[in-house]
Amino acid sequence: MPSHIHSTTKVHRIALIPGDGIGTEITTAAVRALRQLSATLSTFTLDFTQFPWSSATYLQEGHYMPSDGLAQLKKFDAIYFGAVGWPDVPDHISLWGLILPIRKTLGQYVNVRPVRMLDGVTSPLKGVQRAGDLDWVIVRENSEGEYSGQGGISHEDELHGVATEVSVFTRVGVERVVRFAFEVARGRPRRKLTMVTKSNAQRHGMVFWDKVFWEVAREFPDVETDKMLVDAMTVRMTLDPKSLDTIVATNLHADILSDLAAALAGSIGIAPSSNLNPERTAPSMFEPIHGSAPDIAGKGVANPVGAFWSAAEMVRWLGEDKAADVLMEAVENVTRAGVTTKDLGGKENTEGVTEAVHDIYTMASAISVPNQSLEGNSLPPAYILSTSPRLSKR
Ligand SMILES: NC(=O)C1=CN([C@@H]2O[C@H](COP(=O)(O)OP(=O)(O)OC[C@H]3O[C@@H](n4cnc5c(N)ncnc54)[C@H](O)[C@@H]3O)[C@@H](O)[C@H]2O)C=CC1
Ligand SMILES: CC(=O)C(=O)O
Ligand SMILES: [K+]
Ligand SMILES: [Mn+2]
Repeated sequence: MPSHIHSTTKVHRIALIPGDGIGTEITTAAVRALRQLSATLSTFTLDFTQFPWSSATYLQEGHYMPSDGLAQLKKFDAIYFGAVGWPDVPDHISLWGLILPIRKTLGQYVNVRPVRMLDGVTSPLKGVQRAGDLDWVIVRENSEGEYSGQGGISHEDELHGVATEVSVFTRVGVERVVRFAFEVARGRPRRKLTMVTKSNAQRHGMVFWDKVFWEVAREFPDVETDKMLVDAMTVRMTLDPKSLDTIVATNLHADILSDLAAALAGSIGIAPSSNLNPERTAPSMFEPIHGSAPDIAGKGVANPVGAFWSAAEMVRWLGEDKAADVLMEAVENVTRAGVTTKDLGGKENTEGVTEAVHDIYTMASAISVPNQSLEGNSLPPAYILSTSPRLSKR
């Protein structure tokens, strides 16, 4: 072994699934940023294995993943995912062929979606300018609810065709995500959790969801709680964003609210998502919240910020807190300097933003060396921010 490689350097094995459309573009950007990150810090290495599972694979071979695909993924420490879905395959086939089986089979029952105002980013909302004005963590139930897969279609081409899509709420399923959300809320300064529901119109599953929430709430007397019907929640998010902190919602509700949240914080292109297996019995999966964006795919203009933030969440989950902080510090210095893609009002492409993050790394390593001057750099000095909650590591 060469003497400069410390024998205890940790190696994290990462499965890469770029998928379709801009999923491949932002995964390339994220891998570049991650390689630069581990090279800058030299405290760990990332060993990437790429899987070509995509809609093109499906059209050629009849499947997204091979039959042992999930078994292959279980051997990794984490999964980095781009996006899946392309206009030549029905969207329910692509989702149920790749991402949903991974989430469900690998026990990734929570999907954590933080969103906040990054420095330099403009919100479409009046009065929302800095992190404190909009700083939320949406905890999405990721295994059941409206995406349980229960239901069916009968005699669909007949006049009396019928289809059902059954929402499933189990005590185990609700309790575990609610408890996780309380722990996230407890780990943040405001200790505040808002539960989203629709238990006025949906009188079984949602009423049960509420009941289990209030049961679990008794274990967390130090966390302030409130309840919002999902329709009114969209209004509160828009008109009173400061009043919210941690949010727990069902699979469908949080799917919708998190796209809205990202847009309110500047763009769908900035928001990350962590599909977590909290017990760590299988790898967790990290991806930006957005999809494959066929409308901009192939142009090299996708915003890579959500992909970088997801990469930061991944290394944090792997125990590399310093690396996560350094990466987010770099990203936020870049947004702060106005080096952004069109969706954020900037002029850069994916490559330009990725390059700018690379430049910050160079600066970040310079900062750690005493007496080295940063004068003459056009970008503002790096600073450390806590960009995401310390998720409970049980
Ligand atoms: N987790 C996943 O893999 C997801 C997959 N999908 C799939 O993606 C496909 C497209 O779905 P859409 O509804 O169009 O949602 P989308 O999130 O792909 O795109 C919605 C809009 O946001 C823009 N956008 C998204 N990401 C962006 C980025 N990084 N930078 C700049 N602009 C960005 C797109 O150009 C588009 O105008 C569908 O097949 C859908 O099923 C959708 C959401 C999540
Ligand atoms: C599929 C999708 O829209 C999501 O996971 O956010
Ligand atoms: K995605
Ligand atoms: Mn979504």
